[in-house]
Formats: sequence, structure tokens, C-alpha cells
Amino acid sequence: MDPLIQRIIHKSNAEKELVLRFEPRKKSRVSREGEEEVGVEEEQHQEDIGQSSTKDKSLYEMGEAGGEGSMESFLRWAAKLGITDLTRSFQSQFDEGGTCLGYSLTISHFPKEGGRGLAASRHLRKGELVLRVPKQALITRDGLLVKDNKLSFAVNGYPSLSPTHILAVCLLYEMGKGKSSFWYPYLMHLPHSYDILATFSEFEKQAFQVDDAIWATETAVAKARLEWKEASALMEELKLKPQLLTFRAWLWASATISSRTLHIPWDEAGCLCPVGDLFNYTAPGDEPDIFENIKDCMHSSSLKASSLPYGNTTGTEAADQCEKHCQRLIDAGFEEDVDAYCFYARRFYKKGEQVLLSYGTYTNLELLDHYGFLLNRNLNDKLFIPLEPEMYSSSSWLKESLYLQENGEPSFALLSALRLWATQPSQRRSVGHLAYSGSLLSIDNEIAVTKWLLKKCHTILEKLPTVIEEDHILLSVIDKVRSSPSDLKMEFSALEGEALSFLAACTLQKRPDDSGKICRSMERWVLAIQWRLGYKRILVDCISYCNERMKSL
Ligand SMILES: C[S@@+](CC[C@H](N)C(=O)[O-])C[C@H]1O[C@@H](n2cnc3c(N)ncnc32)[C@H](O)[C@@H]1O
Repeated sequence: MDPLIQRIIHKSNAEKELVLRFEPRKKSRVSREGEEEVGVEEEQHQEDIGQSSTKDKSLYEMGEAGGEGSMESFLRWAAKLGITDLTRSFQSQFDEGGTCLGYSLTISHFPKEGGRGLAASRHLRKGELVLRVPKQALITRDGLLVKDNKLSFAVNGYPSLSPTHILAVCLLYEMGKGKSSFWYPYLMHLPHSYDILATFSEFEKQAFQVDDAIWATETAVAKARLEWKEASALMEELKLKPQLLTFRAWLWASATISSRTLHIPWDEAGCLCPVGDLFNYTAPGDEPDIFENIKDCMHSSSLKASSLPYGNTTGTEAADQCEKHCQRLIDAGFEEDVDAYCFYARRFYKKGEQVLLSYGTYTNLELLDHYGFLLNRNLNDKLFIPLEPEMYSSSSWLKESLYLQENGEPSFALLSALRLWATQPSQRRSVGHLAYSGSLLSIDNEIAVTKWLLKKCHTILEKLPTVIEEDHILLSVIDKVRSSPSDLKMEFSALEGEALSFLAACTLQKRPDDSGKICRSMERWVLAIQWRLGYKRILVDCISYCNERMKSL
């Protein structure tokens, strides 16, 4: 058998095992067996990483995973720091010798929604406090610098480095300490690799097919390289291990910061928040009407405390919490009065459901850039179609407001700008107030605008190298290959173009540690195909919208 395929099969089996071993973690969070299972999983993971790349191996070796590295012991360590999912401030899970979760939340696995995440361990009311992480448990730039004279002395010599880059250096420096780092129990549970845009290879980048996305990827890679070079002198002065000085290590640190830090008012670099960074993402805007939210919240806060498993939150306390949260209308933030990061349920959650957090409003490309994932349906997605220069200049709308929405309809500003552009220049001034208020200017004008949009969408779609159906076929073949890697060559060879390019890229990379790389490359390839599918779907929806519009005019 081809050695390349052999290695991929090995990798794939290891991954299957990982998943199987992961399962019990959900149930055995507080059992000794669970602890052992997770310990085994860590070893398995170590082996995977060891095979996947030299850089990953090194980063992981710094972790020197051992028995005490289980998720169970991490959660006990977190409880010692005062991290808690209990609702009352004077309660401490540490005093009870327990882990920091179990009352409101539990760690679970959600294959389609972010993998490892937090599930409701009981029914949660909207607006309810579900997790509190005290300030001393937050990993901040200042906190790391204050505790290490050598680090802070060295950093002082590089005033031009931004706070975020300094935090990245501090993170790598902390990783270099291995077990002697105070944060070791947290660091060893960080992901070992990421799929943010800056990690995309040439092949993966081209798989986006669309100039905007290709350009965004090139920018992300170039920016990361530049930042790495800028920080290199400091890292060398700190005598980081050679494997921590590499670009891949830098990418790992930047991706950790980009995808996991939370906003804090005193440092623009943000903070890493143990346990709090296990919440997966949901887009804002998918929740019901704001007044409904408040009504629901007030209603749910009147639930009797006795209906809760521990019965230790009074109805008034819960109502207060909910009322406070409804006024804030955010689901997480640092709160000065309790000196802690506080997380609230953004809606009602049934026991076992994944509790999600909104990190902000992002398009799918932005999600890929910052977090390395995208949503199948993202209400905040946008498609910027190329416009004629005159379309920008004939109105005062900002460029960023001129796009197709996720449902294929033009944004308010785009429609208004197109209506003005389709008006005789001499008449634009007189109809401007109508266009800016969103009014239709005339039937002829509307037909011209709709026809232009229709043609534009068709042209863009025709210029793309593949159609939606081909992308779906490709995705299903990749899916098949993931579950049966021995078919990789056969399946991809049967397809043309892109699949063959993937095989060629794999062959180019062929080195003893390549199997992990190939699997991860396939994951990023899938992300790029999913992204371009979303892009094409918006164009197709816009065509339907235009056709309907034409019929109604
Ligand atoms: C703050 S972490 C959340 C916890 C993370 N799943 C973990 O295991 O550590 C953010 C990362 O989780 C993943 N993620 C979060 N929400 C997701 C979602 N809705 N779909 C897919 N991946 C998601 C992405 O990899 C993202 O970079």
C-alpha cells in the first residue's frame, strides 16, 4: 500500500479512537474512571501531535502531559482559583473539594457546533449567571509580566510591539516553562492547532475561488509573518526554545489569542479566561425580539428556587440577576463590582443543550479569519459584489454598507446606491431624499437596477471555476475519504482539477510526519469549499430575489 495512504489510515484510526475515548468524558466528569479515560486520551493526543508535525510535537512536549493533566484535575485546579458555576458569591466549590463545574454547566462534545463546549447541566433561565471567573484567574499581559522580572525587563526594551503581540510572546514564554508554569493545567488543554486564515496554505487559499477571500487570506498570512519577524528579536532575547521561535509556533500563539481572548477594559490585548473560553459561538441576531427577551426573562426569573436542583438561589436573587442582565443585554463581561468575568445564559437552555456565547457580529470570512470556523447559516454574512466606480461616487453611502445580505437581498444602502446610480446625474440631487429614505424612484429605475443586479450575479457565478453541485460532490467525496482514507487516491483521482491538485500538494509535502498535516489540510480545504458554497448560495438567492422583483414590477 502507498506509504502516504498508510500513514493517513493510521492517523485516521487514531482520531477515531480519540473520539471514542472522548465520549465517556461527558458522563464521567466526576468519576475516577472518567479521569483515567481522559488521561489516556491525552496520551493518544500526544501521539497524534507527535506524528503530525515537528512544531506541534514540540509545543506539546512542552506540556509534558501526564496523569494529572486530565480535564477533571483541570476543573479542580480552576475551582481552587475561585472559578465557579455556582450562582452565589460566597459559595465555593473548592471548599467542597469539587471541580468548578457541575451545578450549571458541564463539559461536553458537540461535533457540529464547535467540538468541546459547555452544556447546561440543568435547565437554565435566560439571563441567569452561569459562570464566574475571578480576576486572579484571568491570564493577562500585566499579570504575566508582573510575575516574571526577566520577562518584563525584556519586554520593556520593545515599546513598539503592540499589546497583542506582547501577549503572544508571553504565552509562548509561559509554554516554554512547561510544568513549572503556574498556568500549566490551563495551557495543556489549549488546542494544538488552528484553522484561522493565516494558517491556510497556497492550495487551501485558492480553494476559496473568490478574490475577496483569497486576498483576505494573503493579507492574514503576510500580517502574521510580519508580526512574527517583529517579535522575533524579543523572543530570541528571552531564549525561547528553538521550536517556540518558529513561524508555526507564532501562528499557534496568535491564533490562541485571536480565537480565545475576551475583552477587558484595561488591556486591548484582552485576557485568556480558563473555563470561560470553553463556550462555543452563536451569532447575535438569532435571538427573539428584544422586548420578548425582557418579558421572558422577567417571567422566568419568577420561577421558584425550589425548582432548582440545589435550591440555593432565591427567586428574588434570580430575578435581580435577570433584570440586571436584561438591562446589560450582553452575555459576558468583566464586572468591577464582583471583580470577575461573568457569563450569563443568553436564552433559556434545556438540560444537556449546548450553552453558547456571542463573541460578536461576524461574516463567515471574518469568523474564519479570527476563529477558524464558519457557520452553515450566518445571518450576519455579507457578499460584496464588485461595483462600478460611479456606483460608489453617485451616493454618499460607505463602501462597507454596499453588499448582498445573507438571504440574497441587497442591503438597504446598496439598493439605494443602485437606484441613484441608475438615475440621470442631473436628477440625482432632486430624488436623493427619496433614495436615501429607501423609496422606489420609478418603475423604470427599479427595472434597470434589478436587471443590473441579475446580470452581475450571473456573471460572477459563471466566472467561478465550479458550480454548487460540483462543490457538493467534492464535499461528499472528502467526507467519504475522511472515513475511509485508504480510498484517498482512488476517490480524488476519479475527480478532476481541484482534487488532483490536492493530491499533488500532498505528494509535494510527503515527509514522515505528513499524515496529520494532510488531514488538517483537508479540514481547511473543506472550510474553503463551505465558504464558497455560502457565497454562491447568496448569489443564487439574489437571482431568485431579482426574478421575483421583475415579476412584481
Ligand atoms: C473560545 S473557543 C471555544 C471552545 C473550543 N471549542 C475548545 O474546545 O476549546 C473558540 C473556538 O471554538 C471553535 N468554535 C466555537 N464556536 C463554534 C461553532 N459554532 N462552530 C464551529 N466551531 C466553533 C472554533 O475553533 C473557535 O476558534
